[in-house]
Amino acid sequence: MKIIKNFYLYCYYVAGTVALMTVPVMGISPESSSHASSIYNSALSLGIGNQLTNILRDVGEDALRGRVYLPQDELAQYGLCDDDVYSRRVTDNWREFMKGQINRARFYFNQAEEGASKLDKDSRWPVWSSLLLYRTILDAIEENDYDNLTKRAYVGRTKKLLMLPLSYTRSVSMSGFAFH
Ligand SMILES: CC(C)=CCC/C(C)=C/CC/C(C)=C/CC/C(C)=C/COP(=O)(O)OP(=O)(O)O
Repeated sequence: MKIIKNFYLYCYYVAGTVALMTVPVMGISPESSSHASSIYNSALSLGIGNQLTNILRDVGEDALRGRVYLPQDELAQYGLCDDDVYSRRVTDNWREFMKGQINRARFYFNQAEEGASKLDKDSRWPVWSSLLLYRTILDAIEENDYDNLTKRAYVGRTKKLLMLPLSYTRSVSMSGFAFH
C-alpha cells in the first residue's frame, strides 16, 4: 500500500477531487463575474476543510480501531507520535497541535465562502449550510477543551436547525453579482 506522507495531498485525493467535480454539477451563477478558476479553488478549499474537520472529529474513534489519519511529520513537530494518539491522553502538546489544525481548517472554510456565493442560485443554500454546519464541529472541539481523543465533538439539533436560516441569509445576501 502506498503511504501518502503529505496531509494536504491526502485530503486532496479523498475530498478535494470530489469537491471539484461538484462545481459543474451545481453550476456557476451567470451573474458571477469571477473567473471559474477562483470558484474551483473555493470548492477545493471546502473539500479540504471538510475532510480535515472530519479527521479531527474522528481521531478518538479511529484510534480505537487502530487507525491514525493524522500526519506523522506534523505530530512530530509537537513532540507527538501515534502512541500518544492511542494513549488517548489530552496533553498540552496535544492541545497546541489541535489549535494549529483547527486554525488550518478554518482558513480553508474562509476561502470556501467566496465561491459558495458564486454558485448557481439553487445550489447556494445547501453549500452554505454544509459549510457553516461542518465548521461548528471545530467550535465543538474547542468547547471540549481539544479533547477529541475521548469525546466526540457534538453539534446539537437546535444549533443545527438555527444554522439553516443563517445559511439561507448568507446564500441570498452575498450574491455572486455583488462580489468579485
Ligand atoms: C464552495 C464551492 C464553490 C463549492 C462546493 C463544493 C463542495 C460541495 C465541497 C464538498 C466536497 C465533499 C463532499 C467533501 C467530503 C466531505 C467529508 C468530510 C466527507 C466525510 O465522509 P465520511 O468519512 O463518510 O463521513 P463520516 O465520517 O461522517 O462517516
